[in-house]
Amino acid sequence: MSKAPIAIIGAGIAGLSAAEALQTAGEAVQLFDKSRGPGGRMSSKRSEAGSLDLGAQYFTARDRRFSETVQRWQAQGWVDSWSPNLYQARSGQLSPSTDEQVRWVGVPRMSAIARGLIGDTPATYACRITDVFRGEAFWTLVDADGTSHGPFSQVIIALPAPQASALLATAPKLAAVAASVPMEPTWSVAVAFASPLETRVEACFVQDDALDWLARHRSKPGRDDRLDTWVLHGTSAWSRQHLDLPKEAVIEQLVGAFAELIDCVVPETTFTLAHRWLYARPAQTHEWGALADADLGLYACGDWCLSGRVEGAWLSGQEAARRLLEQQQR
Ligand SMILES: Cc1cc2nc3c(=O)[nH]c(=O)nc-3n(C[C@H](O)[C@H](O)[C@H](O)COP(=O)(O)OP(=O)(O)OC[C@H]3O[C@@H](n4cnc5c(N)ncnc54)[C@H](O)[C@@H]3O)c2cc1C
Ligand SMILES: NC(=O)C1=CC=CN([C@@H]2O[C@H](COP(=O)(O)OP(=O)(O)OC[C@H]3O[C@@H](n4cnc5c(N)ncnc54)[C@H](OP(=O)(O)O)[C@@H]3O)[C@@H](O)[C@H]2O)C1
Repeated sequence: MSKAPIAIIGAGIAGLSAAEALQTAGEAVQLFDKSRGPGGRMSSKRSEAGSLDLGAQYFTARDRRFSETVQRWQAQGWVDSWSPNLYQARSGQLSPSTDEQVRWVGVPRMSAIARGLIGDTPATYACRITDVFRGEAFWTLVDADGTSHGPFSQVIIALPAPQASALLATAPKLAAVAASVPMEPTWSVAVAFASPLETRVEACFVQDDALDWLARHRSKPGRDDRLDTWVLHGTSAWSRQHLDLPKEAVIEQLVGAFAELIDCVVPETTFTLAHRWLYARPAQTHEWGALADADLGLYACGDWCLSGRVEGAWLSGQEAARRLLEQQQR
């Protein structure tokens, strides 16, 4: 009889990283995600202004293993470096803030990385897992429609901490650790103009009440440049305070803050879009790597186990896979 596969809940970069490491080691995996495709916070949204990166804007690679992986992604044509005219804004004052940091983006959109990584890995989308339980030898997952999936030999939960905690009931200690990680929201707005704004700014780290970051979409490699589209992110504090504000009001406030900040005339917008990320980033970084109850065969990973960045999420997926494989060899 063939061995039961390993279930991975969450097809963001952490779940995909774990899936790749396990498949490379010869294990069979099955991914589940509540969205219509992979990528999670690294996905891109199709819109009338083209495909937009509303979540992760770019990523850096400081760990050697991740750097080597990103080089491989570049060779496969999934990523390229992005060197925008970088600015900072402090107390409403814009100033150039060029640096030597290499920043990477998916091409032609951020979701290209997840699309590349998933390959032909078995994945079930639009499937929100609501329960994870273990019988005598195997694991079963139950989704929001009441459908059961299984049997599975082990389970990796690769979700933001509050969502992971809800599925970790079988391992109360892991559930408590995940429950102890608050995650901050981010309101993300895309705004497009029919003719290009007369500014050199292509990206800006902002220290403001409302705005945290802005990026000019067309400055990234491979993007559609028919419109001059900008992505604006609210700060964690502002996003938390305005969590339930209607999207139109969020757009009005963030585009207003952008118009005050940018050093040029801002004309009528031709397109706007708002997206609320409820669990955008962990409030603090951790050094857990991944969480494991190896005897049970239950693991948790995600950006919140490390740095709250793309690199941290990828490394956490690797660590969950490493611990699972280590336990199998015992
Ligand atoms: C607005 C924003 C800007 C960011 N900017 C940057 C940046 O510039 N640089 C950087 O390095 N990082 C950035 N990040 C952070 C980065 O995107 C994350 O650290 C990383 O993508 C997290 O990956 P993950 O796999 O841990 O989680 P996720 O990407 O959140 O993946 C979790 C997956 O689980 C799925 N899911 C959730 N619950 C269930 C369930 N019950 N059943 C099934 N599936 C479920 C979700 O649909 C999702 O696909 C940003 C994040 C946001 C939101
Ligand atoms: N909005 C969200 O929900 C986010 C969730 C998770 C991460 N987010 C942002 O991702 C960026 C990733 O950080 P990192 O990979 O470390 O990138 P860096 O470019 O190194 O930026 C880190 C941090 O440093 C400041 N900074 C870096 N370069 C400059 C520069 N040239 N000029 C001014 N400041 C710079 C900046 O911090 P501030 O506090 O100064 O705004 C960067 O944020 C990172 O941008 C996360 O915010 C978003």
